[in-house]
Amino acid sequence: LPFLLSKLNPKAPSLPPGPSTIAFFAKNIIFKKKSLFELEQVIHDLHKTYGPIMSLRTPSHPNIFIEDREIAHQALVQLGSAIADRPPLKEPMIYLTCNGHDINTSPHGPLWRLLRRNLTSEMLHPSSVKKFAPARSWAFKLLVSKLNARGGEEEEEEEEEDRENEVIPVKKFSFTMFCLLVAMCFGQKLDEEEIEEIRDIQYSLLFLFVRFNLFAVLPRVMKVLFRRKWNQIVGIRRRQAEIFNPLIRARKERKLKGDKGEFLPYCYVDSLLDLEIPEEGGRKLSEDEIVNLCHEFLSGGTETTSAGLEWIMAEIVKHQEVQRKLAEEIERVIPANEEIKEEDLQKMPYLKAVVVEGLRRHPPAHFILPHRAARDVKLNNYLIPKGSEIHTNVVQLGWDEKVWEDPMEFKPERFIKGNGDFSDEVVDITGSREIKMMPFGAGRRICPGYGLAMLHLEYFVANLVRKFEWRTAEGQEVDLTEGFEITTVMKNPLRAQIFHRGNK
Ligand code: HEM
Repeated sequence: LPFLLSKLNPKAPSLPPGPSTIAFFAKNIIFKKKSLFELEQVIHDLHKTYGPIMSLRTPSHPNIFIEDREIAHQALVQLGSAIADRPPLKEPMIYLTCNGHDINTSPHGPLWRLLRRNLTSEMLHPSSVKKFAPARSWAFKLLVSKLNARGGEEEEEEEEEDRENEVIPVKKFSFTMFCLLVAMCFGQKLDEEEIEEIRDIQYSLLFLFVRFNLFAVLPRVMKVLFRRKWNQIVGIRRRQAEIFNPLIRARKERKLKGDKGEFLPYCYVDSLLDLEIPEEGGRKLSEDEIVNLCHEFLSGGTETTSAGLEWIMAEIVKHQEVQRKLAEEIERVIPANEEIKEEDLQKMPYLKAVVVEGLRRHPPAHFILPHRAARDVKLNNYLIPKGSEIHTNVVQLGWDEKVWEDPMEFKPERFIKGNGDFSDEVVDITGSREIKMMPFGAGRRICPGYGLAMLHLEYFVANLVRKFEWRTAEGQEVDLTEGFEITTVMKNPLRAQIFHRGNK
């Protein structure tokens, strides 16, 4: 209706301009079957014709694309709850998320607030995050043993890592990050085979999500056409529950017995077991809901952080002067032979600059998750009708030449003040004052794990640089070409030579 009214009254705000839907789908999806990654480039090119905010109508709703930091700030921060909803769920997501009983798919409302507050104020509260220090230390030791290993279980990689001191660390980064998150989730140090199985299930579900998202335009037809795939999803989720449920029950029993636990005294499952939903008569979460929330925790925090870590280490290998400065800073702050702990990281402004610059130059998510307009709103003088889906670009905002000098260069120094401190004036990574870059999104739906992600990135980068000297693999240049998996990754994974720094 608002759209029709805007057509009748020429003075009323109208939808942002955009290409013809039929031409767009025919050209890019029906005939060329472009991947999500290729579509991102198509959208970027279309912005050059239609401007920083454009629309593309699909039968059920208009899609709004934003590629401008001021408009993004208006939409995500200034308009508050108006654009903080998520698109309605379709199968198989309805089944998999227990009908939106998780943080990222639930509508902007009391349940979302409850689950999100539990993650940010209970689980990821600084006092809880401190309790996970043994898990971080264990995960780092595991990573070191994997980096040191030659020949053995990871055949594919090991075969390629035949030259002395050479490593292709990407899978080791992602496995380590996964082990750490599994420990934080279930409070236990599981053995590697068990973690591998959990990870395989997690990946299978994530890849199926991506495929189903692509075909979400006609969900009912797709559900019939892809019946076998749908059944496959149901089977995988069942297996996931078979593995997670005993871990959840073990935590419940431990709590009943008042057992403190040897490894971690607290974990995500503990916080979920305590939760009650006031809007549903104060009931507790069901086991399926807890399984789903654990799934979300593991998938939200693994591939994003490990992709970020690989990009940052790649830039460190490429820019040896950055590595030198970082190693000097670490040496100044921490006495030799001591492990770098969380509290030490705050004394390392250059480390923070390296991590933030890495996230600006290589944000693991090129778009934030789709938002939905909860009511009609005016955005940059255009009408955004209720129900529109808003897609905001992350990567182009961080590469904006109007904000960043030489945006494609990796220059951590841009965040360092004359006195050597990290400059919060250059960037507010949460985007609440203004958006200059937003690897974690901005506003109400900003990534609730951003503090943890920053901690993990700083912790692993600092410890990796302290433990090893990283150099380019012989006869190779670091190739920064992007590829797309669940996040934006290095198309040609980092290959580097590593040398122990003395006995530190
Ligand atoms: C470098 C690492 C990470 C990056 C780049 C990242 C990025 C993002 C982005 C761009 C969003 C979408 C925001 C929006 O839709 O407006 C998001 C949402 C989310 N992230 Fe992260 N994230 C990271 C790590 C984590 C971690 C460690 C966790 C949890 C342990 C996590 C959990 C979530 C959840 C639950 C949401 C949904 C929030 C909501 O809908 O309210 N993320 N993240």
